[in-house]
Amino acid sequence: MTVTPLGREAPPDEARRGHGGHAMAWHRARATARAAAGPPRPAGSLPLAEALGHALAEPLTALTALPAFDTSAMDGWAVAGPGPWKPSGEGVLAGGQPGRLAPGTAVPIATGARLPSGARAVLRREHAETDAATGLLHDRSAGPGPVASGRDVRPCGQECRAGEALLPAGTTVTPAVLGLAAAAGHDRLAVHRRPTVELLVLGDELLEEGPPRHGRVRDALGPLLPPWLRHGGAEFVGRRLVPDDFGRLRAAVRDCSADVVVTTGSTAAGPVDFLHAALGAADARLLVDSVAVRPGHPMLLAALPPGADGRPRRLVGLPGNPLAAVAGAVTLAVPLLRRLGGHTDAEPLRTTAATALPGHPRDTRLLPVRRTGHGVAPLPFDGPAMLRGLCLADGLAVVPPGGVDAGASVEILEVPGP
Ligand SMILES: Nc1nc2c(c(=O)[nH]1)N[C@H]1C(S)=C(S)[C@@H](COP(=O)(O)OP(=O)(O)OC[C@H]3O[C@@H](n4cnc5c(N)ncnc54)[C@H](O)[C@@H]3O)O[C@H]1N2
Ligand code: MOO
Repeated sequence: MTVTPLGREAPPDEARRGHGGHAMAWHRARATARAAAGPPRPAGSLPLAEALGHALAEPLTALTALPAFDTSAMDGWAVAGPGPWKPSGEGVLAGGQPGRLAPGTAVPIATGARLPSGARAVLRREHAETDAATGLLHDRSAGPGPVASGRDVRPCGQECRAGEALLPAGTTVTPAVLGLAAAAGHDRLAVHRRPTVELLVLGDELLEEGPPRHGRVRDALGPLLPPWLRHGGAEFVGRRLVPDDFGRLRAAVRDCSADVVVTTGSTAAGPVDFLHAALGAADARLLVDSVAVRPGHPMLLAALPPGADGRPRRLVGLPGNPLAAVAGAVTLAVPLLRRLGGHTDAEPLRTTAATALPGHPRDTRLLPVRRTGHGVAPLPFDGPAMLRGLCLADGLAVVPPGGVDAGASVEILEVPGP
C-alpha cells in the first residue's frame, strides 16, 4: 500500500491511470450501455397504484370490450324508431340497467348510461322540444328527417374488443396507462422489477449543508441524481459519500449489491482520482472508458464481478463536474437502466434549431436548450461545472461535431420535470 502525504491510502503506481485509449463515439457509447444490460429484470405483478414508471412485462390485454355496452354520449333522450316520440319511463342514469324501449318512444338518458335495447340513437337535451298540444317529443336539431341511427351513441367495442392487445410489452406505465388498464378491467399489472441503484458520491471537498467554505463546495449531485435516475426507471437504494481514499473506494465498489452502482467524480487523472485503480482492484471490466462528448468525456461504464447472489452488476462512473455528470447520466446510466427495466426504446425526439447551435470540432456536444416559437435555442451558463442553464432547459440538444445550422433538425434528450 502507498500512503499519500495527506495520509490517504493511494493505489500502487501501476494501477493509477486515467482513461488510456480512444474516446468512444456518443451514439456507440449509448448502444454499448444498452447492450451491457443483458436480459431485463424479472417480472412480477403489482397493484395498479404501485406500477407507475415500470415497464409492462406482457402486452396489456382488454378484459372487456370498450365501451363494454352501447353508451349514451350525451344528456338527452334515448329514442326508438323514427320521431316524434312519446316520452315514457323514469329515465336512465349511468350505472343503471334499463329495460327495453318500444318503437316510437323515448326515455330521458344521462351521459354514460347504458342505451336501452330497442333504442338506436340519443337526442341531445338541447335539440329536443316537447309539443305542448300533443306531448310528443320532436328533434329540432336539423329540421325534417329522422335522427341518424347511432347519433351520440358510443357503440360497444368502439375502442377495443375483449381480448384485444392494447399496448405491447415494454410500454412504460404512465398515468394514462394506469387509466386505460383500469378502464379495461385490470386490478394488477405484470411489470418488470426496477433495477436497483446505489450512488457513491466521491470527494473530500464536498459539504452536505450550508454554503461553500474553506475551499470546500456543496455536493450538488447527491440531490440531483437520485430523482433523475428514478425518472430513468431506477429503484434508488442508497447514497454514500466516499472519501478520496483508494481503500475505502475499493471496498465501497466491492460491497455494493445494487444492479447498477453510480459514482460521481474521480474519473480523471488528478492526484486523488482513484476510480480506475479501484475498478482494476475490484476486477471490473471497462466497457466504455471515456466518450467523445462535451461535457462529460471522462465518463465510463464497467461490468463488475457478480454480487453474492450471483446477479450481474455494472458501474457507471460520472465525472464530478455537475453538468458533465448529467451528460454521463443521460448517455450511459439512463439507457442502461431503461433496458434493465424492460422499457422499449422510444424513437429519438427531434426538433428544429431556432438559431445555430454551437458544436465541438470533433465531439458531440450536449447543450441545454429552451423552446421558442421557432424551435430550440441555446441557454447561457452551460459550462461543465454549471447547472444554471440546465434549470431553464426544456431538453438537452445532441449537437453533432461542427454544430447545427439555424433551421436544421436536432435530436433532443429529455430533462425530467418534478
Ligand atoms: N489534466 C486534466 N484534467 C482534467 C481533465 C483532463 O482531461 N485532463 N478533464 C476535466 C474534465 S473534462 C472533467 S469533467 C473533470 C472530471 O473530473 P473527475 O470526474 O475526476 O471529478 P473531480 O476531479 O472529483 O471533480 C471535478 C470537479 O467537480 C466538482 N465536484 C465533484 N463532485 C461534485 C459533486 N458531487 N457536487 C458538486 N461538485 C462536484 C469538484 O469539486 C471539481 O470541481 O476533470 C477535469 N480535469
Ligand atoms: O467532461 Mo468535462 O465535462 O468537459 O468538464
